[in-house]
Amino acid sequence: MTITTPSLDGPAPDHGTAAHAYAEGLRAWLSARGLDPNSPALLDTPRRSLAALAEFTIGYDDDPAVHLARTFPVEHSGAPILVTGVPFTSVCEHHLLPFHGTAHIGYLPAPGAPVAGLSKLPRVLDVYARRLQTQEQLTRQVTDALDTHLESLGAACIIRSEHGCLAHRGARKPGAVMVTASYTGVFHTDREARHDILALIPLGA
Ligand SMILES: Nc1nc2c(ncn2[C@@H]2O[C@H](COP(=O)(O)OP(=O)(O)OP(=O)(O)O)[C@@H](O)[C@H]2O)c(=O)[nH]1
Ligand SMILES: [Zn+2]
Repeated sequence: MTITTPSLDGPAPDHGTAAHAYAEGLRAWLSARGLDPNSPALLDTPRRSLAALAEFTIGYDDDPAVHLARTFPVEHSGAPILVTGVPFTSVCEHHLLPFHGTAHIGYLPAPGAPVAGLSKLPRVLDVYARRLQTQEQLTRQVTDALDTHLESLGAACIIRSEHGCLAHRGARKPGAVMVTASYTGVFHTDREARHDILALIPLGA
């Protein structure tokens, strides 16, 4: 089989052309694997597979700035604001297999600064989770977005997740959990501030 690498200088293939090539490639692979791509069970599989990939990567069409533009003048205590246990699904960029878990996301608004709506932190998570990812990058992108778009003194994101590529193939370690953290601003520089925000996360979450 000849694999042609798209030229970096040439025009990007449009989605219709790429979708057709993907479907044809998958059909060819099914045939090579001894399966019948025209069987009723597999006929629609290339289309479904591509639709799933499109859904997994919809975050490239979204922007955290849009979600964090709407803020509210709330009197706050000067303590961090945190959403814990936010479920998410993402896709590892190495194998295109899902990883899923929970995130704890928080920030410390500057004194007198408006705050983001509660739902916006999970929305920012999804903007990045719905892209091809590594967990480290996802964790960092969430705190960077909060720093960039909110008047915050610091942000924190802790993610625990199970990777399909680790659980179901390769090393095959179902139940193994990857834990990543990103701390910016005061949570990066001040041990006590980091301790305070971590203390708000329920034990074992
Ligand atoms: N650091 C990090 N690694 C990841 C993440 N998702 C998947 N990986 C790892 O990416 C690596 C890719 O390694 P390769 O040796 O190129 O691929 P592979 O032969 O399929 O590796 P195995 O998974 O060990 O079979 C693997 O070790 C995965 O566990 C992630 O979010 N962060
Ligand atoms: Zn992977």
